[in-house]
Amino acid sequence: MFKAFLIKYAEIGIKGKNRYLFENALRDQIKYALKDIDGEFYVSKEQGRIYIEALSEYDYEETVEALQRVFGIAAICPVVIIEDTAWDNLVKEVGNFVENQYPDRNFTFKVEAKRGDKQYPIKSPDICIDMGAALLDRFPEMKVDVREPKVRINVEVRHKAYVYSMIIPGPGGMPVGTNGKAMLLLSGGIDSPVAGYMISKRGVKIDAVYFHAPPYTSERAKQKVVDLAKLVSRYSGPINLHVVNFTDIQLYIYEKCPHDELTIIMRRYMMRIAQTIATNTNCLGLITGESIGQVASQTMQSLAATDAVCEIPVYRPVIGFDKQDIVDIAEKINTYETSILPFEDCCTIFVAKHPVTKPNIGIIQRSERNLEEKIDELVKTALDTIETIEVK
Ligand SMILES: Nc1ncnc2c1ncn2[C@@H]1O[C@H](COP(=O)(O)OP(=O)(O)OP(=O)(O)O)[C@@H](O)[C@H]1O
Repeated sequence: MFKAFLIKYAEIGIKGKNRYLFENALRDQIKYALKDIDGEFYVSKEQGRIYIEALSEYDYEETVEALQRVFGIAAICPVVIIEDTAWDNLVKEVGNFVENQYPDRNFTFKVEAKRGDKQYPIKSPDICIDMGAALLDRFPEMKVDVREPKVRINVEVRHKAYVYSMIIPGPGGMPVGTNGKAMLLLSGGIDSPVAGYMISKRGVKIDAVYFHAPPYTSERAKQKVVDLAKLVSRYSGPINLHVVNFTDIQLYIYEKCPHDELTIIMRRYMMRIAQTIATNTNCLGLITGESIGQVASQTMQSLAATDAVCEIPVYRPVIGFDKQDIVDIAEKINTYETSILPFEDCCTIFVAKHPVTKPNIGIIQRSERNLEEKIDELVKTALDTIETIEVK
C-alpha cells in the first residue's frame, strides 16, 4: 500500500507571484478534505508540488475519493518516497517499486525523470537512460517504448526521490478561497446546490441563505437544505448557512400585492435580504440556480426584475444549462437524491395560478409601494432573527 501521494496542481501553477497563496489554499483544502478520513496525514508543499504522507494506517479508496473532491488538484499520484537518493539505492528501490506494483511485467515502459535537485550528479536524460537500462537488466521481460509505453515510470529526484506510475485525475478548477466569497441562495431544489458546486470549483468560497416560511414550510424542509449544504460542503469547504424566517414578509406581500406578481415581488425581497447578509459578511456577489426559461419565473424579464434590486453582481452558473445537464451534475455530486425529496418550498406555497412571466419593472415597483407601511420593519425583523448554522 502507498504511504504517500504526490499532488499535481491545475491552473494554479501559472499564477506567478501569488502562487504561494494558491498553494496554501490548496494545502488547506486538502487538510479539510482529509479530516474525516480514518488515518493521520502530513501535508507539505515543496517546489511546485504538494505531498501527502500517511502517518498511520488509512483507507486508500476513501482517501483518493476525498482528494478527487478538492478543486485545484489536476492529478493524484500514489508515490513511493525514497530517502536515500544515492544512485545504487535509487536503482534498487525503483526496481522494487516495479516488482511490487506489477507482478506481471510483460509490458512496454519508459522512464521519465525530473531532477528537482540541481546538485544531483546525474542529469535527467541520463537518469532516464541509465534507470531504463537497469530495469531491463533486472526484468528482461519488460520492453522499452519511448513513444507509446504502457507504463510510464516517473522518477523525481529532489532532496528525496519520488517514484510513481499511476496518475489519477483530480477535479481541476481552483482551490476554494482563492477567488473571494459569494452568497448562494440555496433552496431545496436540484439547481442551486449545483450552482454552488460550480462556482466553488472556480475558487469562490461560499456561504448560503435559505428562506423558510414556518409553519407553511416544515422543519424537515429546512433539514433537507442543511443536508444539501453539507453535501456541497464536501467540495466547497465549510458553509455558513443563514436561515431567514420569511413568513411574515410573504404574508404581507400576499395581503397587499396583486397575486399574479407574488413570485416576482417575493423574489425581489429574497434578493434584497440576501444582498444585505452578503455585504455584511464580505461576499462579493449572489449566486442562484436559475436557468433561462426553465420555469415562468426565470424569463429574461423576470431575471432583470430581480437583478434590478441588486447592487452586487448576481452569478447564475447554470444559466445556459438544460435541466438534464444540471441533473447529471447533481447526480455526480450526490445532491440529486436529496433534492428530489418531496418537501415544500416557500416559493411554491404562495404562488398564483397565472403568475406574470414578463414583469414590467415599473408596474412591479408600483405594487411594491403598497408595502411601504410595514415592509422595512418586517425585513429588519427577518434580518435580526436569522439563524446561522455552520455546515461542515
Ligand atoms: N426558499 C429559498 N431559499 C433560498 N433561495 C431560494 C429559495 N427559493 C428559490 N431560491 C433561489 O432562487 C432560484 C430560483 O428558484 P426557483 O424556485 O424558481 O427555481 P428552481 O429551478 O426550482 O431552482 P432550485 O432547483 O435551485 O430550487 C433558486 O435556484 C435559488 O437560488
